[in-house]
Amino acid sequence: MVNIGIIGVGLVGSELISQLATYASSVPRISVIALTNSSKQLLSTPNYSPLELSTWKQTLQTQGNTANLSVFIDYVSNSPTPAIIIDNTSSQEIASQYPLFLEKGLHVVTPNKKAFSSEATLYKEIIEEAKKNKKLVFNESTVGAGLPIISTLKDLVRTGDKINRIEGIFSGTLSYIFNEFSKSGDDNGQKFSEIVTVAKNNGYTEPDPRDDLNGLDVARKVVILGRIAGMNLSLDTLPVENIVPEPLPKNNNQVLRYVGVIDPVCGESGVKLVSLPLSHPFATLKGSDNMIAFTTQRFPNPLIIQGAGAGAAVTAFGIFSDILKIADRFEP
Ligand SMILES: NC(=O)C1=CN([C@@H]2O[C@H](COP(=O)(O)OP(=O)(O)OC[C@H]3O[C@@H](n4cnc5c(N)ncnc54)[C@H](OP(=O)(O)O)[C@@H]3O)[C@@H](O)[C@H]2O)C=CC1
Ligand SMILES: N[C@@H](CC=O)C(=O)O
Ligand code: NA
Repeated sequence: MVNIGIIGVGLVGSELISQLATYASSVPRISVIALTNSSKQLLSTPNYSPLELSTWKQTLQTQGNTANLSVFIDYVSNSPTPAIIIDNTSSQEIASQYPLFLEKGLHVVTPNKKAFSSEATLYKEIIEEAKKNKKLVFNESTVGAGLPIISTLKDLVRTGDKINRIEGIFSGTLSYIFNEFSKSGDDNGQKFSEIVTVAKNNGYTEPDPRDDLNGLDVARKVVILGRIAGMNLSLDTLPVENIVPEPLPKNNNQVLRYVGVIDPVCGESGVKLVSLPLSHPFATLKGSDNMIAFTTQRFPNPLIIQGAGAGAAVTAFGIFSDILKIADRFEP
């Protein structure tokens, strides 16, 4: 049995709980024993019994105590069976505590990009603490939501492939916006602000959508992948182009796409707005789809992964599958 403590029960966290509740019978070895948002927390009683997931919202509201992260972490880390902290926030403060969580014997699963894309010292500390304490950290949903981007890259690197270039459409929000904007022709169609509102309502955007629109979210994903590929990328120095250049390039046979590039060979990593012919694979994307192409020594014709790269259901799927990867290690 693996016990789980969930920090963050917003859009993604609620969907994760709903998936865990729906598929609980097929994963009987996973128990949610604690959950918290920024104001209230719920620890199971009697100690380490499973929380009833079908009514968690009302229970948190009516029986939850004032949130206290150190009490929460102490409860989960004293679990008699292996325990995982799931960080479903976008908080830098929570991300900065992963080394402590690992030191306390917890495994970590998260869609929060902050720990893996901010200071290199935090990133290194997380890797070191995980190794030292023999604990696991999985963050598949930080890039391409549930699409198997991080696991694929780690497998390529661990098996000795040489990464020549990773190029992709990494933002579900911007993919949706560019698709809808070019569809409506932008003159008579929906306003930009209306399209952004739909992207937010569909659950594609960051808690603060400005992080999608200013390129920071894509830049974080480029840094995350670059570091896995062995590069020393940093948000402070990564070139990130504005999504709205002056003047906006217009050409009927071309579309605009916001492309992230990780380039260990020439060192030209960054985030760029490019105008592409309609025949280009990135130009064919629909909805909030991402497309990531890995060009390596073994895959001179790129290995390509495509599919929905944002939204609560696909993000929670990535978190759920990371949880199962840890739970599988403790199968009798
Ligand atoms: N939407 C998507 O498609 C994808 C999202 N992600 C990532 O998933 C994460 C969650 O996003 P989303 O669900 O939209 O965010 P929400 O804003 O909907 O939810 C965030 C949750 O975290 C809680 N929270 C925030 N700070 C703290 C804190 N210090 N202590 C305890 N709880 C806290 C919030 O509590 P309260 O409500 O009380 O403030 C809320 O419950 C983000 O990191 C995002 O980048 C990753 C891939 C795809
Ligand atoms: N806001 C992000 C969500 C996934 O990381 C996006 O639009 O891609
Ligand atoms: Na992913």
